[in-house]
Amino acid sequence: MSLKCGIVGLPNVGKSTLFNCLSSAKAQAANFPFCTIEPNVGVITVPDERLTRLAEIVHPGRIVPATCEIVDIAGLVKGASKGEGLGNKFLGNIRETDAIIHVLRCFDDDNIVREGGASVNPVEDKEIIDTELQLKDLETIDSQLAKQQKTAAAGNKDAKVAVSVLEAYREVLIQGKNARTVEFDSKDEQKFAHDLFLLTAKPVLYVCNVDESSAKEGNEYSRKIEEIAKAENAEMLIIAAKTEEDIASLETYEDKQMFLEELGLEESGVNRLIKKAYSLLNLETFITAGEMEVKAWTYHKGWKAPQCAGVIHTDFEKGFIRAEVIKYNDYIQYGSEAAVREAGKMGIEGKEYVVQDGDIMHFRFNV
Ligand SMILES: Nc1ncnc2c1ncn2[C@@H]1O[C@H](COP(=O)(O)OP(=O)(O)OP(=O)(O)O)[C@@H](O)[C@H]1O
Ligand SMILES: [Mg+2]
Repeated sequence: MSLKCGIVGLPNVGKSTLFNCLSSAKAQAANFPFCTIEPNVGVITVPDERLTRLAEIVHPGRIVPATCEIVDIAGLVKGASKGEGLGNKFLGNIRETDAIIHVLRCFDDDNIVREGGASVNPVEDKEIIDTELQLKDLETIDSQLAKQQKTAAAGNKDAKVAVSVLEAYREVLIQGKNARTVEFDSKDEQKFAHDLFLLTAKPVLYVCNVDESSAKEGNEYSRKIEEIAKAENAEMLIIAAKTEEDIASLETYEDKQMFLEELGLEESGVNRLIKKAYSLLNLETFITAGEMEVKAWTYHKGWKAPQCAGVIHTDFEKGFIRAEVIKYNDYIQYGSEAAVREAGKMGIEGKEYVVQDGDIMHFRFNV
């Protein structure tokens, strides 16, 4: 299970710049609109210092962090859903992502043109993008609604579920609201809703791309977005993407930390973004630690031990007997698995155990 995020925004707002500091697969970022034509897909590793500290104890053959896939697409413009610009073609590329990263230009620079030539206005930018995504969703809905209505009228139960979902979505979308504002009670509705892969139903993280001097506190632009995000119950993050790109190009960890400190930041934008994306999607990490590898595994918050075992292998879930669980802090404190055992700190857990973030898991199973 790997997290997938799609980056959206108007042209020239810094999407590729952000992508570049996230990903090792470098996208071309430049000062002209539609610089990105083909979507860039990058795989980034999820930063987790717990892995490093465990590796110092276990000395494994390798460390395997969790990964996250990021898709950088062409800038969207007004009319994108109707085929204007280049973005429309690529909306499909973000259809199957788990979350949307919506980049907003919150920096002044006369040399970098804003789409349409007007002055910087992230609030308006956000509305333009929202509208295009909503129109695209309406298109998805309208391509199915009439047919489902017909089938439902003939008494088909599944089609009735489909119609109730499609109509509920349609109603909010034509009011200019996002599909994510709708919630469904029944499992059947939730399933059908999920499988529509509507763009505005995905969780969103707003990234305010600010100038270097606003990296810590944000600026007037980002404060406006902050208000809107709050009202929407959405998450937002302030990142000086251009500066972060410079930081990412530095060789050593120490140099990077020094640069961050100068900006008044404790953690790079990449780290903050990934952490936010994880919490946004209710994802957590459990760890397996052995001689061969120390490895991070992603699971959904609230999952029980057998389900988490299934992330590693379906046989682990099917033949689940029990899990031996060490809390991260105990592992570090006692310094070895044996010492943890001796201290009586290893948990022997059954099928009902709810796995916690950072748990070091060892599954017992038979096939
Ligand atoms: N925070 C920032 N401050 C100043 N300049 C920035 C900042 N972020 C990005 N830029 C600059 O803005 C320009 C556009 O950036 P970028 O190519 O990343 O945009 P984009 O959103 O990917 O555009 P497109 O949709 O055309 O692909 C680049 O010259 C980049 O260096
Ligand atoms: Mg780009």
